[in-house]
Amino acid sequence: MVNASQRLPSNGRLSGKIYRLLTVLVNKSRGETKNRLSCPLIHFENVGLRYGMGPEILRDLTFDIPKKSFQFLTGPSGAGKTSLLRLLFMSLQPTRGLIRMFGRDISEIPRPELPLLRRRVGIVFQDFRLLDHLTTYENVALPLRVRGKEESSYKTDVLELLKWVGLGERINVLPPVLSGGEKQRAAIARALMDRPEVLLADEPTGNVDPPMARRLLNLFLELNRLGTAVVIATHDLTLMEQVEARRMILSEGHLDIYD
Ligand SMILES: Nc1ncnc2c1ncn2[C@@H]1O[C@H](COP(=O)(O)OP(=O)(O)OP(=O)(O)O)[C@@H](O)[C@H]1O
Repeated sequence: MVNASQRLPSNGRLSGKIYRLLTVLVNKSRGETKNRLSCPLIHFENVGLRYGMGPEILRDLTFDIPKKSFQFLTGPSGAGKTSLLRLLFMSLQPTRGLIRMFGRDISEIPRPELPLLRRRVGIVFQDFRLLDHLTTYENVALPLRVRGKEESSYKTDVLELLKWVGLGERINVLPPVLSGGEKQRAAIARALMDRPEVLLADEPTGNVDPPMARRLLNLFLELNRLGTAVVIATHDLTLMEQVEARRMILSEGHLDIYD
């Protein structure tokens, strides 16, 4: 078992090129946060969530996501993992309680500012959310293009990352032609490209075979080792057994944390 705070064993090491790429991505975002207070990246206090008039599906959640932490979020189907990730991504507002993102109470953040804050959070949705009219390469490069970056400043990095997640031969293909596992890897590459301080991933290994799951886990671990906080929602016990990391377990609306 790998401790999330340790280096990977030699058989799981990333290649020099991908290591350099991750280092560059993380260092770029670190520069922006260097002077921030040492408060947790995310703080939840007595948070509750219900959809419409339905029952409360998340109750009294109080926890922190510390900087540079690595955690699995697990629990039975329907326990609320995706809903909790959506709260963490600020795409849902809690019904009650306090959420602080990067030190700011999200209920006080003007709506137009939310997209800027979301750029600091990378997310891999369960349904991938790739744009069907853009190629794999264009989908992964999109966050950088939206920021107005010159293609020459990122092209090599995007191609290298795509190669590393096994999509080197699929760069010019449109998402409808990709398999579920390929779409998932493209979605992961896109989330990493956005230089997140926190990475949220919903069942990121749900559609890939065990060797690719291990490879993706190594990518998340290395990104975390370089300073990104990682939250992986999963049912995959085999995946969780490979890393000695914090477990956040949702059950019947409540959250238990095992450090
Ligand atoms: N948009 C919605 N409107 C109403 N109810 C919802 C909505 N999204 C989720 N729910 C309900 O909230 C509960 C938690 O769902 P959620 O998808 O967060 O669980 P989950 O743990 O991610 O499930 P799974 O492991 O099956 O993906 C479920 O009872 C679900 O039916």
